[in-house]
Amino acid sequence: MQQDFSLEPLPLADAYRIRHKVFADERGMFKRIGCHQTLLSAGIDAQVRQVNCSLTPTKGTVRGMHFQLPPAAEVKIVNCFQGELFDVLTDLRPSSPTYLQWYGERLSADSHTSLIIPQGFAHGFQALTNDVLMMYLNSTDYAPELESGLHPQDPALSIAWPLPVIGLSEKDASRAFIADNFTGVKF
Ligand SMILES: Cc1cn([C@H]2C[C@H](O)[C@@H](COP(=O)(O)OP(=O)(O)O[C@H]3O[C@@H](C)C(=O)[C@@H](O)[C@H]3O)O2)c(=O)[nH]c1=O
Repeated sequence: MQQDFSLEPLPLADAYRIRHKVFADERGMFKRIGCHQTLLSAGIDAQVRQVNCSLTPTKGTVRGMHFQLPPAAEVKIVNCFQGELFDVLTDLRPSSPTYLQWYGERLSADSHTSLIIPQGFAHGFQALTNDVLMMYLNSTDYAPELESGLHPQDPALSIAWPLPVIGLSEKDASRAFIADNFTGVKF
């Protein structure tokens, strides 16, 4: 493992936290956000094809729970560059020991951590402050025809969002709840 980038397993199978080493000096700081070689040596193929960013002006707003279906399933490295958010991932792989479990933790501009969202996971977050800047490193191209999602307030998931949920997009608010015919994401 390279000294400026360490991986810590999350409670969901194959998901990790990246702890960034911060090089601080009189000018400010430097940190490595992604590292293909380090991730590959840990068995994670997350070569970046897209870099995305979102700004969420209002505290309490939820975006999610989103994923892309195979063959456009993606690994996402997510981190927060301004403000604070509660980041959530849900394992949708039926063969996984953590199928349909969710996990959440806070990310902020000061946490110097990112989360690795594996393929076959849904992802979302809630802004805990105003003006949250979120950045994504994505391993796959955007494929709107393979875009899918779960309702962030699906009772089958019971995600404990820290604040009352506000500001859902029309697309997110209209997602159906998980039903008996839900088969997860198969590869
Ligand atoms: C995700 C995405 C959206 N778009 C467009 C579609 C739409 O017109 C506009 C806003 O898209 P959305 O409403 O999907 O934005 P948003 O709800 O912020 O979507 C994001 O949510 C979080 C939780 C994620 O995990 C991300 O991967 C992404 O799905 O941007 C792209 O052009 N490329 C992209 O990669």
